[in-house]
Amino acid sequence: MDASAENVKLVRKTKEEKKLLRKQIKASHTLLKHEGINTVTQPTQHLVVANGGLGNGVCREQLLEVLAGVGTVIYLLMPPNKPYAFVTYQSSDYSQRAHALLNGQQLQCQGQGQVVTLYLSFVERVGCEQQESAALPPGLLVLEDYVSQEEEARLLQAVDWATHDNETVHKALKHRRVKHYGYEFRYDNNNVDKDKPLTTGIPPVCDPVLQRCLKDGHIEVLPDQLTVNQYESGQGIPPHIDTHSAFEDTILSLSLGAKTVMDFRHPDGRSVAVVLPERSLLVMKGESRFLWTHGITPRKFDMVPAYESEGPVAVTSDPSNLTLSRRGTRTSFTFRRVRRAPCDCSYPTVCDSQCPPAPPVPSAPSLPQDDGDASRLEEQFVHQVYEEIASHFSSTRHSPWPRVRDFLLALPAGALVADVGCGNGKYLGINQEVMSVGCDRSSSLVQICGERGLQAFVSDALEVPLRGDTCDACISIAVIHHFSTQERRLAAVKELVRLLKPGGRALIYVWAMEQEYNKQKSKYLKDSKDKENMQPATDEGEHPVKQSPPPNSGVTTNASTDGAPRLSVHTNRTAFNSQDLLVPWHLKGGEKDTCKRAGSPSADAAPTPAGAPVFHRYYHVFQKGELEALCSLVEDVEIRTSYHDQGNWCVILEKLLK
Ligand SMILES: O=C(O)CCC(=O)C(=O)O
Ligand SMILES: [Fe+2]
Ligand SMILES: [Zn+2]
Repeated sequence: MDASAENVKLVRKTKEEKKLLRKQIKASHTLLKHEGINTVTQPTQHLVVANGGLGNGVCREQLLEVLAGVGTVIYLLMPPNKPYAFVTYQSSDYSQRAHALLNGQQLQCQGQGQVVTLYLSFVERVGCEQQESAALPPGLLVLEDYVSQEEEARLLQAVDWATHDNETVHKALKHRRVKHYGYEFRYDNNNVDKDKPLTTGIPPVCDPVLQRCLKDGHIEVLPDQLTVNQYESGQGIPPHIDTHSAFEDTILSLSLGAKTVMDFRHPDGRSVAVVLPERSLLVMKGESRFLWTHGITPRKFDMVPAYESEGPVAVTSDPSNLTLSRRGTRTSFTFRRVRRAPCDCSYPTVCDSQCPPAPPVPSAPSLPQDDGDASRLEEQFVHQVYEEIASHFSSTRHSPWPRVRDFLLALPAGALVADVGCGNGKYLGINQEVMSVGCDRSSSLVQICGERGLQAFVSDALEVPLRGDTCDACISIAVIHHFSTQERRLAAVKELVRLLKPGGRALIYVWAMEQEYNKQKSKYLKDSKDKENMQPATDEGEHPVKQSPPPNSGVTTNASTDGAPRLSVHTNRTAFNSQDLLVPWHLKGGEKDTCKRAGSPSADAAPTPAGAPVFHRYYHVFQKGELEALCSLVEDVEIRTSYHDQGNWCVILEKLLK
């Protein structure tokens, strides 16, 4: 090799090293900014592994294998849902070796299938904020090994999936197979026909376990209804409260075939994930049965304790004991007793006996099954609605959000800014020193911008007719939550990033599932007298509507004519109990009756009992961490900061220099 070739090689290597170093420094800045984790240059025994967290879909076993390959690991901490892990090596020789060899190493995540790049930095100590230990919801019990393996096999064998009914229900529920005994649970009205018992009662093979429940005092009378649900890996059940008026207090559920994680959520936003081991019995009584929703998130991996622990099984935040576990096929046997008299529980806000349910919502859509469905749903339940409500909507949207304003004001003079989904243009004139251009899907809103002398054009956020790599900044305020599939939400983020110049920044706001955060209720939840509702895209600017949380539902979705679960209609100013929903927009006036909810789910503006037309907009409200996880799937971009602002999740992305 001649001298010049050697030189080229040297230069190239240095370049790569420099790039790696730059990325590693960026990763440690991000850790400091987001998580308050201080990295140090002086070698220690401890390393923080950016991108090697459970939140990136990395499994404990997988990461451990890589880390242990270079030296003896004493401790591996994987904080829940975080994009990093901490490792302590037996000596700093090992940790230095890991630092030298593993920085920039790629890992194919088992959890989400994507590839992550690990960046390691030294830290003085390991640790993370321990969340309060997750107590189970009051009234909830998980009893391990409640049935033997032989009993489990007998129970599973007794379900004859081949014959009879439920083809429609099966197809419709899509997320799982169901079979009912004793009484059919109807997903269209979330209730049972109490006068029409099925010819097949609870199979006798269940007798021994039910007798055991009686003897152990979990129930006082035998159940008369059984629902068998079968979930393949990746399937789930939406969060719901079993209809109070349909069933008595105690609900029993056996987990057979595989374990799962069930999520419980209190209306105030607290949530607890509970592991239901194979052959365990779940007992829901009292508060946990009446007030908390329960549901199973459709996914293929769950975050679970890595090592057997004593007793149940709330997925706590013990980061030395968390990993991902692949789901198998789980069959649950849920036993309930049909109620003969109205429910008189002490949770009237969620009790359909004490607070009558919403009127039927015949034209509510189902969650989309494919991209065509999704764009039709958005056309009817987003685009058409904004066209119709544009003028009223605009009259409720005048105050800029302080942190959005700050973002815009911090831009240098002459910067080019695109506001994708600009609505009535309230952010277009904030910074007079920059060149702002807006676009929106609604021509009525774009027209309003024009009338105000603002630059805007009609465009879909998935395909903005601007050249890529041109904008110094983009904003997307309360837009991406209107896309009805993960693929489309991802495409919307990618489109923003495409517009940015390298080094340019995008600010994204989406509505949060968590309307109560750090013990503070969002403005949306508070009964605000403000002229403008602070949530950027929500309802009731001038007509605050105070309503009780929605009456319970067997499943928070109703069923459409083909049986597919319908999206539920949200009750304004209450906590969300589902991520995909329709949010009513009252064109004029508001409802006073604390038990009444909005009537029509579609854009055809049926009047409410109070006479005001109601439109329904589709929303996907984001859970904590979801926006960051979405953005982490986009290439060439880094999350600069993320935060919760008045019931919204927010990120600032920066496009990387090439
Ligand atoms: O699968 C389970 O354990 C719960 C099923 C359930 O919640 C229901 O059918 O209402
Ligand atoms: Fe249930
Ligand atoms: Zn009740």
